[in-house]
Amino acid sequence: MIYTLTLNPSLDYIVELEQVTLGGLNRTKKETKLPGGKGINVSQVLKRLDITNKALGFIGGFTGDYLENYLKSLEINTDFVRVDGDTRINVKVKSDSETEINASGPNLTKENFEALKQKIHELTSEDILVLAGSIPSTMPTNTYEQLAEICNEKSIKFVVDAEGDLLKKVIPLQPFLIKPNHHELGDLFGTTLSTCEEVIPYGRELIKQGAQNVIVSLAGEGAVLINKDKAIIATVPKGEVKSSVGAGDSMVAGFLATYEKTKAIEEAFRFSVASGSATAFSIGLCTPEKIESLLPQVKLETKLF
Ligand SMILES: Nc1ncnc2c1ncn2[C@@H]1O[C@H](COP(=O)(O)OP(=O)(O)O)[C@@H](O)[C@H]1O
Ligand SMILES: O=P(O)(O)OC[C@H]1O[C@](O)(COP(=O)(O)O)[C@@H](O)[C@@H]1O
Repeated sequence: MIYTLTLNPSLDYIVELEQVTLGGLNRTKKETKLPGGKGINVSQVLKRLDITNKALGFIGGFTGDYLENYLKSLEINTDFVRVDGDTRINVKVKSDSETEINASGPNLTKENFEALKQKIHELTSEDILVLAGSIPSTMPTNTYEQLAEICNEKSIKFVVDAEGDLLKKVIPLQPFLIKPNHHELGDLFGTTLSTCEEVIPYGRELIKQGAQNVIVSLAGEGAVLINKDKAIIATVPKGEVKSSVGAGDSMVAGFLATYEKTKAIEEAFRFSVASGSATAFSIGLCTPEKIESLLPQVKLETKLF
């Protein structure tokens, strides 16, 4: 089964307004509350694609209750560790451009982390674990490495969607898949990347360091999958971006959903890109119908190494 792990889930509060006046009073045109956090988004998209999965992580307080009840109402399996503080609220401001304010999250104790590790120990080699998003600031910086080590001891395939040091440190532990966007990949190497061709050598470097598959998304500019044998460049569908929140998470879910069914990397990548765009073209996450309608627009070009 696929398990998602969201150490720092959120209630995403999306406000839409014509324009933002910094330092002044702004009134919204529309607001939406949605459960968020990268693993939780992956779980929701997997469920929409009919893939049984379970959401793990930390939740707490009234926002945590909201999140758990919301996921239960969608019939998504959950097994969260309850913590004392409130699950964070992330503010997404949508006007002529998108601005995100992600909170740092509640305080966690050693006991909370031990309880979570215990749950990971129960997974088996038949399972896939998705480690996704930031970690609360009170958690050790080697948190993902510790969890990846448990995965390796138990031959559990794991996927990482995180940025900066969290991602960098876990690559030598051979994640099955990582999904940086082009900014996150550039940051890892202290450079700026803007085209599919440009990201390939950097993706190959991450393969050399241990990652098995790297998907680099470049928003509307395309996406690239790199592994030891090849790079596959994908075009992305054209359409009106309504909110790209969760687009990256949808790519991870779309990839895993197809990979679980077919074990075919190319098909999984094509579906992944269509899933990302289907979310970008929606407020909220993609639907299977929207993904299917965009699939014909995703063209792949393979370069063998
Ligand atoms: N302007 C866009 N047009 C079409 N698809 C988009 C656009 N922006 C994002 N997407 C889709 O969402 C995916 C992830 O977007 P991106 O912004 O690169 O990732 P992240 O959400 O992780 O930062 C892209 O690969 C693409 O499929
Ligand atoms: O854990 P982080 O890095 O703060 O990110 C959390 C945010 O990421 C999201 O899961 C969206 O992620 P993407 O836009 O990268 O797909 C939001 O729902 C949430 O607010």
